[in-house]
Amino acid sequence: MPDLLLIGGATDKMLERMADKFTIHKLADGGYPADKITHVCTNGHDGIKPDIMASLPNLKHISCYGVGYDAIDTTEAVKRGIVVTHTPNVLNAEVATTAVLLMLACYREALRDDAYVRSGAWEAKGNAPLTRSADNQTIGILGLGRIGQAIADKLAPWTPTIVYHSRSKKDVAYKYYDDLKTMAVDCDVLVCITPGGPATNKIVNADVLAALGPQGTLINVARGSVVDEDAMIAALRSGALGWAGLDVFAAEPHVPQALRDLPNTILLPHVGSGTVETRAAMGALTVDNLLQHLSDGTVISPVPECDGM
Ligand SMILES: NC(=O)C1=CN([C@@H]2O[C@H](COP(=O)(O)OP(=O)(O)OC[C@H]3O[C@@H](n4cnc5c(N)ncnc54)[C@H](O)[C@@H]3O)[C@@H](O)[C@H]2O)C=CC1
Ligand SMILES: O=CC(=O)O
Repeated sequence: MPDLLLIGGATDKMLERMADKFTIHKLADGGYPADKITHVCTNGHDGIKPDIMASLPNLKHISCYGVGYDAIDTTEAVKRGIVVTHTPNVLNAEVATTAVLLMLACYREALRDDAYVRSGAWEAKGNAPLTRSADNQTIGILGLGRIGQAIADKLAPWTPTIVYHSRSKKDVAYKYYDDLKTMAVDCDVLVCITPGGPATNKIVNADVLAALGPQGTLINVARGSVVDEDAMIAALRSGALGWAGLDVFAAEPHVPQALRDLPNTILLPHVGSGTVETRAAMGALTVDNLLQHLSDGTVISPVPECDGM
């Protein structure tokens, strides 16, 4: 059987299906037969380190259990004729739910009020302070791609005005801004859902956060690298930015203590797609790509850089 290197975790179902066709070597277990590895299964967070990729001379396919692939060097992969696949679309609705959840939790102060009940403050002090309505807000989507559109769709019951900033104008009815800071001035909420990597590194900087303002809410379900984390902490501390709902961080799983101490944040441990149902769909596509590549050399969902290889 061909040899597969598993980087990071996989569900039992994925392991069962992969073990049927491959000899699996887990990176976490230590040594692997570098010359024999033809396939890698990894995830968007771990990707594949350059030294590991360089150590695999016969690598043909990297299957990523996730849609974001900024931790995989696709330029090097293409140069070496290695096809990279990922899991687009099957997680759109789930990640959109996470973004909406974070936004609503910020607006309605869900954690503060939960603590109010648990601590006995309700009984001792009376009714909790009022919160803000999430209805009729202007919501700027940074990165109106597959998930960005799903977020816009899922927000419809709150009757928002959706606007967006992406690399290019799209054929949609929402207002397009070619400048992120200008969009932030006009928004109540900024939702980040671009890919990570050099092109988006810290594009949400101190100026953009200041433009979003003291009544503004930042939602980041993209990558921690998209937001200048230090600038965000400073803005949340000073009140220059109102609230932040975050699923992703600059150096996961580390989350700065300063961020954990702030009352105006909701913090999730990168669980945008983390439900049993959605991970099952992502796992199925991850393994389907591997098995199809093994059987006829083609794949179902290549990353754009590898399309047509
Ligand atoms: N929090 C989580 O668990 C998850 C996070 N993600 C993140 O969401 C990202 C987006 O996923 P999809 O919607 O499937 O990708 P997509 O490729 O369909 O959409 C990305 C959008 O970002 C825009 N974009 C790219 N570079 C940009 C730039 N420099 N400035 C402005 N806009 C830019 C593109 O034009 C496109 O509209 C993933 O790459 C991943 O980083 C995805 C799934 C789960
Ligand atoms: O962050 C998760 C992904 O699928 O990308």
